Amino acid sequence: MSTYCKEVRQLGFRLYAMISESLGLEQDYIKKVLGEQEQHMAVNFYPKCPSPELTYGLPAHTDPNALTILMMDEQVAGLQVLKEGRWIAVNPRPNALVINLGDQLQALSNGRYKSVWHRAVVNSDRPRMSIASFLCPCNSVKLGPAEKLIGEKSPAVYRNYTYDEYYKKFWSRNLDQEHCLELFRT
Ligand SMILES: O=C(O)CCC(=O)C(=O)O
Ligand SMILES: [Fe+2]
Repeated sequence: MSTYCKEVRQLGFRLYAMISESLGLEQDYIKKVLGEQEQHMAVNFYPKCPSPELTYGLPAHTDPNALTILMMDEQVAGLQVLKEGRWIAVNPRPNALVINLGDQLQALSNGRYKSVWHRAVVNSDRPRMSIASFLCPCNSVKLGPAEKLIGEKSPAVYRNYTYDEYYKKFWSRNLDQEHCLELFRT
């Protein structure tokens, strides 16, 4: 377990470097700006459900953190993402991890990257498990769009805030309400 946590963290840092570059930022920009990172893990267990159409394993949400690395049950599907107004199943593949961009990368990229809406459905035949590793910014760092991505033609879409402020706001609402970042628009 501890090896997995360390490896996942390194994978996250490699992805940060690539995402930074893709935005025209210094390679170490995202890692630096997020500060001393916290890392949380959730082991989600979804029991089988006699009436799966009446409920969700997890209601629709975006992840409030920066990047989520998800290890999914290889036998049982359940994750869905919202694409162009439709829910699409993300079916498991052997030895594959699912990467979700969270709200902080949407904010940092000034909206160029989107934090995807996703949910988990249940089924009546089989229970399901997933293991989510959440890479989170340091609570006290100042977050918001990267300076370099703000200009006359692309004004800042979001204001600056601390992760502490964001996280409290995120959990003060229902998960499937409007995108939490909407509350941080300039
Ligand atoms: O179980 C899944 O596939 C999704 C889990 C998830 O979205 C989460 O833990 O935030
Ligand atoms: Fe999630």
